[in-house]
Amino acid sequence: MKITLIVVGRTVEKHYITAINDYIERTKHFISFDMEVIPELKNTKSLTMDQQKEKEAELLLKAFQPGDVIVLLDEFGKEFRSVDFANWLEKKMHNVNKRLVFVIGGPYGFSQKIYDAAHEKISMSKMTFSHQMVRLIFVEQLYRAMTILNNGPYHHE
Ligand SMILES: C[S@@+](CC[C@H](N)C(=O)[O-])C[C@H]1O[C@@H](n2cnc3c(N)ncnc32)[C@H](O)[C@@H]1O
Repeated sequence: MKITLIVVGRTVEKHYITAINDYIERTKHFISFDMEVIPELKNTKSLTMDQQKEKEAELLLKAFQPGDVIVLLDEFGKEFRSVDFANWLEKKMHNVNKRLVFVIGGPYGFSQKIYDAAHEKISMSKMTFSHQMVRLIFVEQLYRAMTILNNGPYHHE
Protein backbone atom coordinates (compact mmCIF):
# COMPACT_ATOMS: atom_id res chain seq x y z
CA MET A 1 0.00 0.00 0.00
CA LYS A 2 1.09 3.51 -0.79
CA ILE A 3 0.00 6.59 1.16
CA THR A 4 -0.62 9.88 -0.63
CA LEU A 5 -1.58 13.17 0.98
CA ILE A 6 -3.37 15.48 -1.46
CA VAL A 7 -3.52 19.16 -0.52
CA VAL A 8 -5.15 22.13 -2.22
CA GLY A 9 -2.70 24.96 -2.88
CA ARG A 10 1.06 25.18 -2.36
CA THR A 11 2.41 25.45 1.17
CA VAL A 12 3.44 29.10 1.36
CA GLU A 13 5.18 29.58 4.72
CA LYS A 14 8.88 28.58 4.61
CA HIS A 15 8.88 27.27 8.19
CA TYR A 16 5.97 24.92 7.40
CA ILE A 17 7.69 23.70 4.21
CA THR A 18 10.84 22.75 6.11
CA ALA A 19 8.97 20.95 8.87
CA ILE A 20 6.53 19.18 6.51
CA ASN A 21 9.36 17.94 4.27
CA ASP A 22 11.25 16.73 7.32
CA TYR A 23 8.32 14.55 8.47
CA ILE A 24 7.69 13.31 4.92
CA GLU A 25 11.31 12.17 4.62
CA ARG A 26 11.22 10.52 8.06
CA THR A 27 7.96 8.72 7.22
CA LYS A 28 9.42 7.40 3.96
CA HIS A 29 11.81 5.25 6.02
CA PHE A 30 8.76 3.19 6.99
CA ILE A 31 6.31 3.35 4.08
CA SER A 32 5.85 4.71 0.57
CA PHE A 33 4.47 8.21 1.12
CA ASP A 34 4.19 11.36 -0.95
CA MET A 35 2.35 14.68 -0.97
CA GLU A 36 0.57 15.86 -4.11
CA VAL A 37 -0.30 19.54 -4.46
CA ILE A 38 -3.35 20.68 -6.40
CA PRO A 39 -2.27 24.13 -7.66
CA GLU A 40 -4.27 26.99 -6.17
CA LEU A 41 -6.90 28.61 -8.39
CA LYS A 42 -6.21 31.96 -10.02
CA ASN A 43 -8.53 34.99 -9.82
CA THR A 44 -10.43 33.65 -6.81
CA LYS A 45 -11.64 37.16 -5.93
CA SER A 46 -14.27 36.84 -8.66
CA LEU A 47 -15.53 33.52 -7.23
CA THR A 48 -17.94 32.86 -4.38
CA MET A 49 -16.82 30.41 -1.70
CA ASP A 50 -19.05 27.71 -3.21
CA GLN A 51 -17.71 28.33 -6.73
CA GLN A 52 -14.15 28.02 -5.43
CA LYS A 53 -14.97 24.75 -3.66
CA GLU A 54 -16.60 23.39 -6.86
CA LYS A 55 -13.57 24.27 -8.99
CA GLU A 56 -11.23 22.73 -6.42
CA ALA A 57 -13.45 19.63 -6.40
CA GLU A 58 -13.04 19.20 -10.18
CA LEU A 59 -9.26 19.23 -9.76
CA LEU A 60 -9.37 16.88 -6.78
CA LEU A 61 -11.61 14.38 -8.61
CA LYS A 62 -9.08 14.32 -11.49
CA ALA A 63 -6.29 13.58 -9.00
CA PHE A 64 -8.09 10.50 -7.61
CA GLN A 65 -7.26 7.14 -9.22
CA PRO A 66 -9.41 4.03 -9.60
CA GLY A 67 -9.10 1.90 -6.47
CA ASP A 68 -8.07 4.78 -4.19
CA VAL A 69 -9.36 4.64 -0.63
CA ILE A 70 -10.13 8.28 0.06
CA VAL A 71 -9.98 9.66 3.59
CA LEU A 72 -10.85 13.32 4.12
CA LEU A 73 -9.28 15.32 6.89
CA ASP A 74 -12.24 17.13 8.35
CA GLU A 75 -12.93 18.67 11.74
CA PHE A 76 -16.23 16.71 11.91
CA GLY A 77 -14.54 13.37 11.18
CA LYS A 78 -13.64 10.50 13.51
CA GLU A 79 -11.18 11.46 16.25
CA PHE A 80 -8.39 9.11 17.39
CA ARG A 81 -5.77 8.91 20.05
CA SER A 82 -2.40 8.52 18.29
CA VAL A 83 -2.10 4.82 19.20
CA ASP A 84 -5.60 4.15 17.86
CA PHE A 85 -4.76 6.00 14.65
CA ALA A 86 -1.67 3.77 14.32
CA ASN A 87 -3.84 0.65 14.75
CA TRP A 88 -6.39 1.98 12.22
CA LEU A 89 -3.53 2.56 9.77
CA GLU A 90 -2.18 -0.94 10.31
CA LYS A 91 -5.58 -2.40 9.35
CA LYS A 92 -5.57 -0.25 6.21
CA MET A 93 -2.12 -1.61 5.34
CA HIS A 94 -3.61 -5.10 5.33
CA ASN A 95 -6.81 -4.19 3.46
CA VAL A 96 -5.86 -1.49 0.95
CA ASN A 97 -4.16 -2.81 -2.19
CA LYS A 98 -3.32 0.41 -3.96
CA ARG A 99 -3.38 3.96 -2.54
CA LEU A 100 -4.63 5.23 0.79
CA VAL A 101 -5.30 8.87 -0.03
CA PHE A 102 -5.69 11.52 2.66
CA VAL A 103 -7.11 14.82 1.46
CA ILE A 104 -6.85 18.29 3.02
CA GLY A 105 -9.29 20.84 1.63
CA GLY A 106 -8.72 24.41 0.54
CA PRO A 107 -9.38 27.48 2.71
CA TYR A 108 -13.17 26.92 2.61
CA GLY A 109 -13.17 23.14 2.98
CA PHE A 110 -14.71 20.57 0.61
CA SER A 111 -17.66 20.66 -1.78
CA GLN A 112 -20.38 18.04 -1.37
CA LYS A 113 -18.95 16.20 -4.44
CA ILE A 114 -15.79 15.43 -2.48
CA TYR A 115 -17.72 14.29 0.60
CA ASP A 116 -19.69 11.99 -1.74
CA ALA A 117 -16.49 10.58 -3.30
CA ALA A 118 -14.82 9.89 0.06
CA HIS A 119 -14.83 6.65 2.04
CA GLU A 120 -14.04 8.07 5.50
CA LYS A 121 -13.46 11.32 7.37
CA ILE A 122 -10.94 11.73 10.16
CA SER A 123 -10.37 14.70 12.45
CA MET A 124 -7.15 16.00 13.97
CA SER A 125 -9.15 17.90 16.61
CA LYS A 126 -12.55 19.51 17.03
CA MET A 127 -10.82 22.85 16.42
CA THR A 128 -10.40 24.31 12.93
CA PHE A 129 -6.84 24.65 11.64
CA SER A 130 -5.74 26.59 8.57
CA HIS A 131 -5.44 24.46 5.44
CA GLN A 132 -1.69 25.17 5.62
CA MET A 133 -1.11 24.28 9.26
CA VAL A 134 -3.13 21.06 9.27
CA ARG A 135 -0.63 19.57 6.78
CA LEU A 136 2.12 19.76 9.35
CA ILE A 137 -0.11 18.37 12.11
CA PHE A 138 -1.11 15.44 9.89
CA VAL A 139 2.39 14.51 8.67
CA GLU A 140 3.65 14.57 12.27
CA GLN A 141 0.83 12.25 13.34
CA LEU A 142 1.47 9.94 10.38
CA TYR A 143 5.16 9.75 11.30
CA ARG A 144 4.20 9.17 14.95
CA ALA A 145 1.86 6.33 13.88
CA MET A 146 4.64 4.67 11.89
CA THR A 147 7.02 4.86 14.86
CA ILE A 148 4.33 3.35 17.11
CA LEU A 149 3.83 0.43 14.68
CA ASN A 150 7.61 -0.08 14.53
CA ASN A 151 8.17 0.24 18.30
CA GLY A 152 10.32 3.33 17.90
CA PRO A 153 11.22 5.64 20.81
CA TYR A 154 9.42 8.73 19.40
CA HIS A 155 6.02 8.21 21.05
CA HIS A 156 5.46 8.12 24.83
CA GLU A 157 2.04 7.47 26.41
C1 LIG B 1 -9.69 26.15 7.12
S1 LIG B 1 -10.21 24.51 6.99
C2 LIG B 1 -11.83 24.67 6.28
C3 LIG B 1 -12.85 24.97 7.28
C4 LIG B 1 -14.25 24.90 6.74
N1 LIG B 1 -15.09 25.68 7.60
C5 LIG B 1 -14.82 23.50 6.67
O1 LIG B 1 -16.00 23.37 6.85
O2 LIG B 1 -14.12 22.50 6.41
C6 LIG B 1 -9.34 23.90 5.61
C7 LIG B 1 -9.09 22.40 5.59
O3 LIG B 1 -8.23 22.07 6.66
C8 LIG B 1 -8.52 20.77 7.14
N2 LIG B 1 -8.78 20.87 8.58
C9 LIG B 1 -8.89 21.99 9.33
N3 LIG B 1 -9.10 21.71 10.62
C10 LIG B 1 -9.09 20.35 10.71
C11 LIG B 1 -9.23 19.43 11.79
N4 LIG B 1 -9.42 19.82 13.03
N5 LIG B 1 -9.15 18.11 11.51
C12 LIG B 1 -8.94 17.67 10.25
N6 LIG B 1 -8.81 18.50 9.18
C13 LIG B 1 -8.87 19.81 9.41
C14 LIG B 1 -9.72 20.25 6.34
O4 LIG B 1 -9.25 19.39 5.33
C15 LIG B 1 -10.32 21.52 5.76
O5 LIG B 1 -10.96 21.25 4.53
